[in-house]
Amino acid sequence: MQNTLRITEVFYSLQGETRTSGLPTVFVRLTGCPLRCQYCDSAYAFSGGTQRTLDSLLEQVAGYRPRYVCVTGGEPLAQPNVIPLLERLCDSGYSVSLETSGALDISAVDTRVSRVVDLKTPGSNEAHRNRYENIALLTAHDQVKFVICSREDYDWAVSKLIEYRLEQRAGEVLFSPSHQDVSARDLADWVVADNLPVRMQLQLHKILWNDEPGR
Ligand SMILES: C[S@@+](CC[C@H](N)C(=O)[O-])C[C@H]1O[C@@H](n2cnc3c(N)ncnc32)[C@H](O)[C@@H]1O
Ligand SMILES: Nc1nc2[nH]cc(C(=O)O)c2c(=O)[nH]1
Ligand code: SF4
Ligand SMILES: [Mg+2]
Repeated sequence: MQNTLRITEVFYSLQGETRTSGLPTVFVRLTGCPLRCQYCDSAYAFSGGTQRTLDSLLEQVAGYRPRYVCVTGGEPLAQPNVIPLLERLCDSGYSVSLETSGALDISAVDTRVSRVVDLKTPGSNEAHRNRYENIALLTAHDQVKFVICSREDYDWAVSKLIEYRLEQRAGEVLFSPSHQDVSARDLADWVVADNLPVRMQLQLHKILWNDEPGR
């Protein structure tokens, strides 16, 4: 179908993650994902959803008069029409971010978009899907995220940080605890002990709203 996307939800909340954490943001959640991370908090977006035209989505987003728009999922890059959606959101003057698993090619994404590329850790059970070619495409406008499930995942993330000099390629390197798998306090202690050039982040929306849908 031309110029449509399968959408799970559009909602307005506080950005709970990344560099813009705490800023009022409109979220567009695309349906469907080829991965199955064991910790996924958005499994309700794997199926269902509604086929929407880009025009109707842009009109709904505009109704919130946002400064920030976050396109997430599911895996947004699994639907080719996300590329023109991102372009049109940027043309509308919003500050746009894209959350992606990093399993698919990010090269067609508008460079005005801040791409938040999650490098999947072994604890996700999907690390074999990482597309390492994406790393060379990152700029200071982009962000890399590790969702960490254990001390082993932490050590793995540190090894990738060093191997790819990620703090020199991306504007932010984010270390986030997998909500149910590792203590945030332990992760904080490890980052401080190693004096890493990364930003530890918690999912603000889970602290505030306990993972209610649409927040
Ligand atoms: C739901 S995913 C959607 C975008 C894309 N599929 C991805 O994985 O980046 C958005 C972000 O939430 C993170 N996430 C999902 N479940 C989580 C959990 N239980 N704890 C912490 N972060 C989680 C993902 O790792 C990803 O960085
Ligand atoms: N408030 C809020 N912030 C978010 N940042 C990224 C989210 C996501 O599910 O990708 C998310 C989400 O679901 N809610
Ligand atoms: S890639 Fe993202 S949406 Fe897909 S299963 Fe993993 S965390 Fe969930
Ligand atoms: Mg979420």
